[in-house]
Parts: sequence; structure tokens; C-alpha cells
Amino acid sequence: MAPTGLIIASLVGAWFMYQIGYMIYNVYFHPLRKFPGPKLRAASQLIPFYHMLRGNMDIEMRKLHAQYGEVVRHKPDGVSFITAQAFKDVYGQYGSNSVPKDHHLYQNQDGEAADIVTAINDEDHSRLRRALAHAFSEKALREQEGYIKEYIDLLIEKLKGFAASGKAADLVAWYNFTTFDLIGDLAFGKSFGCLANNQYHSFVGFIFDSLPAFPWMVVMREYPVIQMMLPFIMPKSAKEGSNNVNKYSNSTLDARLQRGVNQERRDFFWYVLRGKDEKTKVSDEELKHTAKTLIFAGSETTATLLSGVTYWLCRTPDAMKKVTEEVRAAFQAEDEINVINATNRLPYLLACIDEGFRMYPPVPGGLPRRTKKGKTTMIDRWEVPGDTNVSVHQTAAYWSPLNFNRADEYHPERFQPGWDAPDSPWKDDNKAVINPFSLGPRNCVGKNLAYAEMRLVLARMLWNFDMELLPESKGWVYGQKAYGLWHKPTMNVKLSLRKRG
Ligand code: HEM
Repeated sequence: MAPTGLIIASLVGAWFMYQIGYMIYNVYFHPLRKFPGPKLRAASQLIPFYHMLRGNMDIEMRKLHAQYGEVVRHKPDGVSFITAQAFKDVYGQYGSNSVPKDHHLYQNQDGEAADIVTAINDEDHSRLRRALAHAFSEKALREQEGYIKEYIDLLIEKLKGFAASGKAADLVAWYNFTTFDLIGDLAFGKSFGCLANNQYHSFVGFIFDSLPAFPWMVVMREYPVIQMMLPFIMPKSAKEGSNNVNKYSNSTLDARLQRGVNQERRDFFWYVLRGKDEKTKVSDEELKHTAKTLIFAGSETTATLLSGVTYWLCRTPDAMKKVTEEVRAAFQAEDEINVINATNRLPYLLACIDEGFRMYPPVPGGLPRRTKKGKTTMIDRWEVPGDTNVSVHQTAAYWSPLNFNRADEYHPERFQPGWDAPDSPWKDDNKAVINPFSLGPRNCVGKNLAYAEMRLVLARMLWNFDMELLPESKGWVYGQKAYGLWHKPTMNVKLSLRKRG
């Protein structure tokens, strides 16, 4: 063999030996060796990465928890939990006890300004969170209600067209149109016009099309060699799509920043720019970056919950009947439906939403945190060594019979008064584990806005329409892939204008 060939063969051989040694170490000597889980997953990242790239990671995680119970070592450096106490310990801690976001996942691209979700260090995060606070206050929400209504009016008007023609409406798309238009208006100062044009704006379309690429970014961070090759292997269409999206958001946000507070519409920027002061010290670049994050964080998630609740109501005729009757009895006329009335008069609708969060949480997996290096962290009753990736897996926790009776069935009654009566089937349900907006200092800043949107959209839908899932969508929820967020297929629904009694 030529010397070069010999050198390459030796290097490859050494690499294999190293990998085998590394796997043996991971299984038998690693500080996480005592946690239950499959040996192959403990040995190497390859299996978790494989499932992640195929969109099956969450399906597999649910299987692992079903097999191993409340805690599972699902990768060499990662442990997943499904208990309520673990949720508090992983996400709900402040200050020196907090478990930081895992920098393997939460990262800015080189040279990019921090944004509220990816900011790992507490100072950057709390600066950005303070800057956003006024835009998410109760006062702001009251002012935003009018904008929410504008988009729901348009949604209902468009859907009446479907009811009149008898054509199937893909409610996943229509809910997305509504929530993206609204958040576009509030975060970019300009709606995407999806409802008006009956289609996704290219910015929104690109976000959805690139969802399956998200796990590739995670894998690339572990294998920088692949990352280096990215510019050469990335399809031209993806490069162009990404450039167009950046151009659109930069020009829209520049225009919005220029208008400053000199506009009547009180969108997020109006509040942020008015409250911007020496203490917040947020740069325009950080604001622009955070605005893009708001679009993603605030739209798809809300539309997902709306889709999930609609699906489960259509599949559960008793609940659909009860909630429809509640909505139609609570108001004399449609224009009485506002946030305050919907909050006070529609308790069963709220139970339907909360059970929707359990059955179809918009963030289906575990949000990764990493224990501090050199420090053992108590998570529930488990001692977790430093530098471990930890998370609570939402769907594995919410669909587990360890936490819920008849866990795979939709029962809003779990959230109704009397749920804890001695003869109630739901009395042992472990509802404290349900935290779809997460907990603690990094929880969702848009929770109240999301609840307002969800209540109003669903109340208006039930006020106006009878809904029936078409046969092709009866199994909509089963086997769905997820790439951090659900990859939601079309959900075809037949809408009929309600018959006035
Ligand atoms: C049903 C709807 C929603 C769900 C289930 C949801 C869920 C979440 C979750 C789980 C987090 C924590 C993320 C993490 O730890 O990495 C989060 C953070 C966040 N969400 Fe939401 N969200 C929803 C709606 C919204 C809305 C309407 C907005 C605003 C327009 C919003 C803006 C944000 C922001 C800015 C953060 C980052 C907060 C921080 O790091 O301080 N979300 N959301």
C-alpha cells in the first residue's frame, strides 16, 4: 500500500477505534449510566439524530417513556422526564438554581444580534424581556383586541364563502392565515395579507417549507464538517427563499422602525419604542431579530392549538354539542363576543382549549436545558450530573397513563368543576404537568394574547358554523411528524352556516 493510503487507512482505523471506545465509555462509565434507557441510544447520537431528521423523534420519545417510565436516558448526554415536579425543576427555577437553555440548540448565527428566545445569558434575556413587557401588558391587550377582531371578521367572511359553496375548507391553512396576518401586523407593522389573498404569503410559506430543515441545523451544530459543506449542498431554491425572506423582513422592519411611535396603530413596536430607555439598551438589530422571532413564536403555535381543538371537537360529538350550545346561549348577537365576555361566559370553551393543549400541545417535544457544568442538579427525585441535556417531553407527559386517566381520549370535563370529586374519573389526573407555555423566567410572554385569540376565534367559529371533519381528515392527528413543531397536514372540514332556531 502507498504511504498516503496507509496514512488514510490508519486515520480511519483510529477514528473507528475512538468511536467504539467512546460508545463503551458512554454505556458503562458515563455519569448518566444509571438512568434507564436503551443501550444503543446511550452509546451514540446516531439513533436520536436519525429519528429527528425523519420527523419521528417525538413519536419515539413517547414510546421510550411508555417503556421506561418517568425518566429516560434517550441519548448519550440527555435525559428526559415526564413528571410535574421535573417541569418545575427544569424550567421554573430562577437565578443560581436555574437550568440554562441548552446552547447546543439555542444559538444565534455568527455575528447575529441576540433575540429573546436564543439569548442564553440572563442579562441579554432580561433586557429584551423588559423591552417587550409593555407590548404584552393587559392594557396593550385591550388595545390589541380591535386588531384581533378585524382579522377574525375577515376569517369568518371568507369561511362563509366555503359554507355557501359546500367546498371543503382546510382549517389548518385558514387558522394559520389568521394568526400570521395578526402577528405580522403587530410585530412587523404590516399584515401578510394571507386572508385577503386566500393564500400563504411567501414569507410564511418559506417558514413552513423549511420546517423539516430545522433538525439538520441541530445535527450540523454537532458535526461542524457538515456545516462547512452547507453552502455547497444547499439547494439554490432554498438559498433564494432564505434571501427573499431576509430582504422582506429587513425592509419591512426598517420601514416600521422609521415610523417609530408616529403612528396611530399601537402595535408591539409602538410600545417597545415608547418604553425604550437607558435601562433597556436594546439595539435596533436586536429588536428586528426579536420581531422575526415573534412572528414564528406567536403565529404557528396559536394556529396549531386552534386546529387541535377543532379536530378533537369534531371527533367528540358530545363535547362539540355542549360547547356549541354554550356559545350560542351566551350571547344575543355575534358582536357581543369579546375577550371579557368570552372569558366570563364560556367556561366549557376554556375547558375544551385546555384539554386541547393536553391532546395537541403546540410544542410537542421537550425544550432542551443543560445542567450547569460541575454541579449536580436535583430534578424531581433524580440527581442529574452537570453538563446534561435535560427536558420534559410534553406529549410523552400529557399522553401518559402515569399522569392521566384515559390519557388518549379528549375529555374537557377534566378541567370542569367537580373533576376532583371522589367518584370522578379525573380525580387522579396530574394536571400540574401540563405547561404548554412553559414555566419560569423564560415562559411564554404571549400567553394572554394567545388565550384571547383562541377564545375569540373558537367562539366565533362555533357561533357561525356547524363543523364536520371530512373522511380524509378523520385520522389527521395520528402519526403526525414533528420537527420541533408539528408538521400539520391539511385538515378538511365541511362548514355549514348554523341554523337559527
Ligand atoms: C398557543 C400559543 C402559544 C404557545 C403554546 C406558546 C408556547 C411557548 C413556549 C413553550 C415558550 C418557551 C420557549 C422556550 O423555552 O424556548 C414560549 C416562549 C415565547 N413565546 Fe410563546 N407560545 C404561544 C403563543 C405566543 C404568542 C401569541 C406570542 C407573541 C406574539 C408568543 C411569544 C413568545 C416569546 C417572545 C417567547 C420567548 C419568551 C422568553 O424567552 O422570554 N408566544 N412560547
